[in-house]
Amino acid sequence: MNEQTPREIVKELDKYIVGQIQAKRAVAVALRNRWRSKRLPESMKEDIIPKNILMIGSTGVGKTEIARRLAKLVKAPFVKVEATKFTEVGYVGRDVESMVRDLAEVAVRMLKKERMAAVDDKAQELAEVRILDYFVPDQTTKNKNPLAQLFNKETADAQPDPQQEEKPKYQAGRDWCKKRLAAGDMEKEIIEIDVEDTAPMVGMFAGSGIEDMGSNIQDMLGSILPKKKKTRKVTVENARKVFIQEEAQKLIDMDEITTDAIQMAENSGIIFLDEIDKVAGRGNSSGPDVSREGVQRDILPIVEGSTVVTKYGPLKTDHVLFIAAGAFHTTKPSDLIPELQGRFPIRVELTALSKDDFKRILTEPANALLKQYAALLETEGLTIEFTAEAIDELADIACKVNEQTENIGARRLHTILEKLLEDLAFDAPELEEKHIEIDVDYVQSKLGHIVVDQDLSHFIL
Ligand SMILES: Nc1ncnc2c1ncn2[C@@H]1O[C@H](COP(=O)(O)OP(=O)(O)OP(=O)(O)O)[C@@H](O)[C@H]1O
Repeated sequence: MNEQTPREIVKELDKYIVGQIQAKRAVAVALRNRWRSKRLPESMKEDIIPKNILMIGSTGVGKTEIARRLAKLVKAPFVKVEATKFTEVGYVGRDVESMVRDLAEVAVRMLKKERMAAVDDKAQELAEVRILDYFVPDQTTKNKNPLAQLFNKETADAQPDPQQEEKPKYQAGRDWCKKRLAAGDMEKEIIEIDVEDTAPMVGMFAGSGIEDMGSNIQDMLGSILPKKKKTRKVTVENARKVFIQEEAQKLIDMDEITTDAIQMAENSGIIFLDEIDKVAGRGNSSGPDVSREGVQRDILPIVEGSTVVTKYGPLKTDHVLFIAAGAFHTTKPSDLIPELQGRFPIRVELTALSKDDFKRILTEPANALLKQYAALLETEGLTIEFTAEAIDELADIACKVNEQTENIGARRLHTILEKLLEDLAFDAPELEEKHIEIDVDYVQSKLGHIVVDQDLSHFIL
């Protein structure tokens, strides 16, 4: 369980997200509340309803980013789903539970990765032995049944094993091979290995229209049917990768992982429900409104706390943190059905981003956009540097284009930078110049004509 205080969490989030202090505080408190409720006596715990968050703000102002960063920070399994997905034809009334199954999937994958990393050293060692065995088989254990080995062990002290005499010869070969492998001299040599033959049934269920079914059945059958093997010729380098994977797989306990993962999803999982404003609406009218209310009614039990069957076992959603988000341009939170409103009592408004915010987003966060582009070009030996005036100009352009066309928030910075650096990205490998300063003139020369032409802006920026 995460021990960080709200203040510490906000401080961490500050490293990545500019402004939006209310939203950051809200998610930090929600997280801390889970920690607090765990410390209460059982009788009281039951009566405390976990409080979920509703984020209100236009597109591209950092709603998803805050939730995603939070999850990463506290190593919580995280899924993002669009509420509108469930209004599509044929979706109403079914499968809102898929978001919980996805959460289970993410949790299992996370834990598996973590546990595999923990046994990586051992797996590498074992993989190396398997490669060595391919070239110079270990003759001390080969072709002996365990009983014979046991017997030999007991009598070994009294009578020396006749094979002992031969040992040095092949052992010398093994040592030599080991050295060459360690030195990386054999990486390109071809060896034959057995690999699992996967994906025989994918086609069978394709186009069934029921997205999860095919893979579920395949998973089920996959664990019952024996795995087909086929022999492949690969380089030592690639064989090692396969062996490490296989050995790590043998070293971890998948049953334990699934049990722990379900528990982790239940206690710290975060589900981000985007575009909730698009399913707001009630009433008896026909058409989309009915399905909107339908979707809300489907979502409700999951948010209220229910048990969803996943392929890893039942998952209780009582303590999963739900963060709903939407722009609410044409609807209001009060257009949601009352039960759902009650489940999202924490409301935070995210502010529209100003020119100043854009400047900060470009430069301040860890791995800020300008740093990303500079690092990418640096791999070609090209360093770029933005003058303060150029950064100001870029932020200004982002604001203007957002006003003129559609306000897509900080996402505008991505499209603008992409256009700005388009030519440099193409030419970088051949450029004579190794350092380029990007000043206002450069920005103007690349973007000026597009910004003044609204039609062009619509298409290019
Ligand atoms: N306040 C911010 N600070 C830093 N980066 C931001 C901020 N707001 C947005 N961004 C960047 O803009 C991009 C889009 O942001 P995000 O995905 O959070 O949008 P959103 O508000 O969730 O919108 P939508 O509801 O359309 O998904 C991300 O790459 C994010 O890094």
